[in-house]
Amino acid sequence: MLSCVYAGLRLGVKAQLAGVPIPRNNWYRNGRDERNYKVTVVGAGGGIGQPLSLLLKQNPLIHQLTLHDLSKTKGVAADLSHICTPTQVDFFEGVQQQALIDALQDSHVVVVSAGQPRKPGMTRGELLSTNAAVAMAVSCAAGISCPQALLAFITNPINMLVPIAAEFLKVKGVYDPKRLFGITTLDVVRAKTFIADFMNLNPAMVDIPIIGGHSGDTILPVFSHCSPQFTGNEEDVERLTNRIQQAGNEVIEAKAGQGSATHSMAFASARFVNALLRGLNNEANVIECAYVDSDVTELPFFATPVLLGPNGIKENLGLPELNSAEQDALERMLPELGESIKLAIEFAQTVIKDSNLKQEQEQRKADAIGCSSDSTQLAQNN
Ligand SMILES: NC(=O)C1=CN([C@@H]2O[C@H](COP(=O)(O)OP(=O)(O)OC[C@H]3O[C@@H](n4cnc5c(N)ncnc54)[C@H](O)[C@@H]3O)[C@@H](O)[C@H]2O)C=CC1
Ligand SMILES: O=C([O-])CC(=O)C(=O)O
Repeated sequence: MLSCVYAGLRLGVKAQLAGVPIPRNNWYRNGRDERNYKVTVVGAGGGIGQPLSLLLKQNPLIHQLTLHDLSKTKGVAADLSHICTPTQVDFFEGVQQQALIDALQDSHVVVVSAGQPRKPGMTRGELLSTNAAVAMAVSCAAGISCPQALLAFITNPINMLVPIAAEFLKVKGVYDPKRLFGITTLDVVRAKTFIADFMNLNPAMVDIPIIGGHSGDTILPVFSHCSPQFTGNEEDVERLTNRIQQAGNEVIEAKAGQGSATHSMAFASARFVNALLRGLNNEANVIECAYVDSDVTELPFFATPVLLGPNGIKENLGLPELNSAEQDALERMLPELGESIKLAIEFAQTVIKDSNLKQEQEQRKADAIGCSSDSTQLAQNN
């Protein structure tokens, strides 16, 4: 530690002697002060959660990394806490909602990978019955512990869980459409990789917007906006589009019943969380594709490139101009995606109606207009 201090001071003196003014304590600021944010990973003991937490432990913007899962986070946290970066790690575990409420307390970003992955032959939609509970639990806990947090879902089915989370956040009275995200970055990461392979480039050089949602045909890579310009023909576009859309199955089949993509998703979600933090930090031009509350199509949720800022989404950059094949693909996907969103919202509203959450919402509305709880009850009875 002391040697670092001396090295920093020596560097400072050297730079000043060379006429380059560097602020006092610059080395310290770079090493510590930038770590301003608390990030909580829900599902941190899982296949994605563990490598994601490892990557986040190395993020210079995070001062507090909190791990939550039903079990296993004590061990993961002990393990990660030995890594020599300044990010502090703590953990919460257990099935009680209180453990989640405590974990989320004052988080700036909550990233959710809790829930079951697909097995071979399953669709993402088939995960709804098990994983909807995660969206509900996290949204309700966030409403209590960190209503201002940016909430980013990894858990499938993304196309449905994000609208479900929105419904529960609304009931809690804390829904801000600019702060809720479905992470579709893995589609972009895959597209960059497959296109770079085809064009013999470094994947870091490739960029391509991916719009729609996160399953099958709802994943639409916009090749006409690929940078650098895509050099293949129409058949190449069709083949690579199909590979990007089915890439989740490629991994599931290779893992033969042992889960779905984990390491690539950890990479993709760490990149997305970093983008959220850079936005919070007011960095300019932070743009990622994500599945968000949207009015760029007739559907209430849709993935497009979004500009990130200190309050989440600064601007939805909307649909890139599409060529006729892309426009056809968009029109083909809209009914499927629309149906998933509709089912998800109906599902959430049924759960809300059958629970005491509805009463809580009515009470909040009544409080807001100054009614007493007795009069609310009376109104409900009538
Ligand atoms: N958005 C995307 O691009 C991708 C999404 N996924 C999805 O991510 C999810 C997680 O995948 P894996 O990490 O491979 O699964 P996993 O089964 O390895 O880990 C899931 C973890 O969630 C925990 N968990 C379950 N219910 C919980 C709850 N209520 N509260 C806290 N923790 C809970 C489990 O204990 C487990 O540790 C799946 O739904 C999968 O389909 C996977 C890859 C890509
Ligand atoms: O395929 C799955 O179920 C996991 C996933 O979303 C992906 O790998 O894109």
